[in-house]
Amino acid sequence: MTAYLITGASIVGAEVADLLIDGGEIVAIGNDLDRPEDVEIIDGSGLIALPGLVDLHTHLREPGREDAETVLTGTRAAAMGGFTAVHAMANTDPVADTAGVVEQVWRLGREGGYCDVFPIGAVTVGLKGTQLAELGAMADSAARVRVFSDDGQCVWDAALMRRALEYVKAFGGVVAQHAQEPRLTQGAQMNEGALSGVLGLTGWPSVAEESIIARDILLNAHVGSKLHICHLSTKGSVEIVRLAKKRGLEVTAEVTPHHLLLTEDLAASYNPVYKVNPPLRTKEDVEAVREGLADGTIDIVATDHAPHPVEDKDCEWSAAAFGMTGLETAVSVVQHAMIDTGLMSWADLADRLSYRPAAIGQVGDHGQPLEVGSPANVTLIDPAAQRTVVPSETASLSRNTPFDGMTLPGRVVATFLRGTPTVLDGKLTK
Ligand SMILES: NC(=O)N[C@@H](CC(=O)O)C(=O)O
Ligand SMILES: [Zn+2]
Ligand SMILES: [Zn+2]
Repeated sequence: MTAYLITGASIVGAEVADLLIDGGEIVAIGNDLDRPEDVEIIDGSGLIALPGLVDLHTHLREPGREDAETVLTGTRAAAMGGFTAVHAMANTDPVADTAGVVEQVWRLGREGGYCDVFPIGAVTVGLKGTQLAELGAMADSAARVRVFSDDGQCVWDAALMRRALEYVKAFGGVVAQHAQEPRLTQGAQMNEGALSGVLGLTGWPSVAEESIIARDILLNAHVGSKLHICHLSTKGSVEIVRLAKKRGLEVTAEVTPHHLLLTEDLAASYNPVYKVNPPLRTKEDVEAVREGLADGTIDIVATDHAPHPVEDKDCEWSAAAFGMTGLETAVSVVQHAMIDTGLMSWADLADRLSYRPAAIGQVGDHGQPLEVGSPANVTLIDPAAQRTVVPSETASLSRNTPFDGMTLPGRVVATFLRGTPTVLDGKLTK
C-alpha cells in the first residue's frame, strides 16, 4: 500500500501541518515529518483537509433502476463529492426490506471500493405502510442496518410509527421519517402559496411536513427511541425542532444542499429539473433552514441524491419524477450558502457533513477527527477554486442536477478511503 504525505494543508480544527497516511491510517501529523520510502507527496498548500464526508441520505437505485444509477456509479459520484460513506435509501425494486437485499447492496459497495455503502432498511414491507418489515433481521445481517426509512413515502400510520420506534429501540436503531402527511399532499406538485396558484400547480403546504414532524417528536418522546427527520424544508419545521431540543426531546434532522440555496421561484420555468420532494420553498424558508443549520437545530446536511433518467425528467412538470442529484455538488453548495456567507466555519462543515451523520448512522470507522491513529478517511478541498456545473461531466448515470450552469466555489481535490485514494487531482483514480 502506497503511503501519502499531504504537505502544508489546513487541517480542519487544527493548524496548518503535514499529514502522513500509511497502511490505511493517519500515522503522523506535524511539521518536518520523517518521510518513509516510496511515499507519494501531495502539495496541500491552500487546501483544507476534512474527515471523509458521510451522507445519510443517498438513492443508489440498485437493485431495480440501474438505468438511473448503480451502486458503482453512485459511489463514484460520491467519491468525486468527497464522500467516504453513504447510506443507501431503501426505495429500490425490490425494496430493501429483507436481509437479502440489504446484504446485496452492502456487498456491492465493498466490491466497488469507492465509498462504503451502509444500506437503510425499509420500515414497512414494500414501503406500503401497512406491516413492519423484518427490522431485526436487517439489523443482524452482515449489513448491520441501524437506520430505517420508508423515504419516498411517509410512515403516516401513527400506530405503525410507534411500533417501529419501539422495535428499533432494542438495538439502538433510528427511524428516519419522510415527513409528508399524505392527505394534505394529494397530487401535490410544488410548494403551496401564491406562486402555485399563479402557475396552476397543486400545492404541497408546509403544514403537511410540520404536522408529521410534531406528531413524530411527541410519539418518540413517549417511546424514548431515536427519531431522525429527513430533508426538513420549512421555517415552521425548524421552529418545531428547535423547541423540541430546547425541551430536551430526542430528535435529529437533516437539510439538503438544494433547500439551502434554491427557492420555489425556479418552478416558474416549468423545468422539471426543479421538481423535488419536499418542494423548493420560499426565501424565508431558505433563511430559516440556514439559520437552523448554523445554530445546530438541524444536525446535518444530507444530499438526498435522487438520480432519474432523462425520460423521467424530460417531460411536462406534472408527469416528471421528483428528485435531483447532489453528491458531487454538496460541498460547493454548502460552502456557497453557509461558509462564504459567514454563517458557518469549515470546522462546522466537518461537523454537519462528517462527524454528526456518522454518529446518527452509527458508522464507527467514519466521521473520526483527523488524528494520529484514525482511519485515513480524508477529503482535500480547494476552497479558492471556482467551477461551473456541467451536467454531462457527472460521474453519476443521471444528469438531473438543478445547479446546471451555476458557478460554485470549491473543488474536491482528493478523497481517501482507508488510505487508498479514490480521487486524486480532482479525478477518479480508477
Ligand atoms: N427527493 C425526491 O424528490 N425523490 C426521492 C424520494 C425522496 O427522497 O422522498 C427519490 O427517490 O427520487
Ligand atoms: Zn424523502
Ligand atoms: Zn430521498
